[in-house]
Amino acid sequence: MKQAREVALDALTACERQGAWSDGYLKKAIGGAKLDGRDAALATRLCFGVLQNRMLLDFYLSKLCATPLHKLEASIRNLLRLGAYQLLYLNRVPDHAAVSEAVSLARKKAKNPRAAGLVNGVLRSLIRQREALEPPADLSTRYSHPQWLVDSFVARLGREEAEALLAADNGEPPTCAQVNTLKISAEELAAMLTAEGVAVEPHPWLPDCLFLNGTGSLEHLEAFQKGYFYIQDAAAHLAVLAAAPQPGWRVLDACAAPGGKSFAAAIAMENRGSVTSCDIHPHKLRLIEAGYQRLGLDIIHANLLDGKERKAELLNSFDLIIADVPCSGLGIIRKKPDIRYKDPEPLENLPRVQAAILDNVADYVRPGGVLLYATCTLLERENEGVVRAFLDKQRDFTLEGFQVSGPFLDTDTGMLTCWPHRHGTDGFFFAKLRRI
Ligand SMILES: C[S@@+](CC[C@H](N)C(=O)[O-])C[C@H]1O[C@@H](n2cnc3c(N)ncnc32)[C@H](O)[C@@H]1O
Repeated sequence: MKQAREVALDALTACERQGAWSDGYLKKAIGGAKLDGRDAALATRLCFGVLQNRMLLDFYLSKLCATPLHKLEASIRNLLRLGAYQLLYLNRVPDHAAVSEAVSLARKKAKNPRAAGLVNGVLRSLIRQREALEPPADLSTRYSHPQWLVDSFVARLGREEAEALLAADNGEPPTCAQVNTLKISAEELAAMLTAEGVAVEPHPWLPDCLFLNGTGSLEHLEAFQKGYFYIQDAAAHLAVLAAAPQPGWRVLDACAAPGGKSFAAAIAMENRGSVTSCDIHPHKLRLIEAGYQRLGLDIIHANLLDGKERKAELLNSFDLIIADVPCSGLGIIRKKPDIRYKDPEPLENLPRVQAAILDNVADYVRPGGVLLYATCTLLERENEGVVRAFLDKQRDFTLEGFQVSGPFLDTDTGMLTCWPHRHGTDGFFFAKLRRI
């Protein structure tokens, strides 16, 4: 049976070779290897830690390894990164354990019989030279973000603040539980989770939201099974609160899977009215269904729909349309650390897709109704750029300011960006538009 380090190594190699997503691959691999809670947490930390620091680790390793890293077998390259990450960042792992486990994995994984010796030599040199290592001055290598993304953050925030964002991107995101207030209060849920051994803290500024620690697998918690909460970042929840859905409203969530915004809307509506939760992928509708059934939100119905395709029967019929469009995801690097390494070229077409969905679903809003546009990215061209282009064309919509709890000063413009380094949230953007 595989141990934590081998699971992490296989996930890193799969990400590099097959373009797999680390979080999805890890979840399956952890289940397949039947790792217990502690080992599952170690495998995740090792895999995410390497991805968060991959460029920096390569910078150090390339000074110690005679063979260029790109010429090594993928599993050996990742084994060196895994070993170096433990030696440089994980105080709780003794040096000898990090090295000896890497060497025995090299024997198991490598085609080249000399690989184990190479791994042993490089990691031992790293231990000897660790104290003298100088981090590189350039932000891209230092924080392991590609140069194009660093340039975009620096252009927007300046070097100092961009550096704070890059550091926050490499932090560990909190597990953020939204309370299903139709079933339980935040205080009662906190007491129940504490009794189940979970460390619980109220969110600093979002009501009915709890930070959880030490949950193990959520599915095993009684409070989860009973539908007392669901997982959603504070910023994503805030977007729905800004739209202020009311009991009895007709809501269409155009890009809904796995369903977080629909759940937030149905809870705010006290489970009265209707929420039509659409997605273009049939298999994702199952996620929405499983979620609303668990939470007991029976005003939600899942529907297969392409948000770009015009449906005459939907025109002018909804009080609120949520357009949480597909995006580059560069606001959730904390949760998907490998997203930064994906090819940026296909991302350039996203504003066109986003605009096509927004333009189309806007016509489903009744006069006087609300259109909420949202993304989990921090690129202006997918955020303010799409909204401005939309407003240039659609003269019967206007941005509308809103009031939400939290440390936000600029909500009267109707557009808000939440930032990991400023607000402790995912990077998230939303705009509230009113149809005149
Ligand atoms: C950002 S995610 C939505 C997250 C969701 N709103 C939530 O809060 O849990 C975007 C979703 O849009 C779906 N999608 C992509 N293109 C679409 C289209 N043309 N029409 C409808 N859904 C689409 C994707 O399958 C994905 O589930």
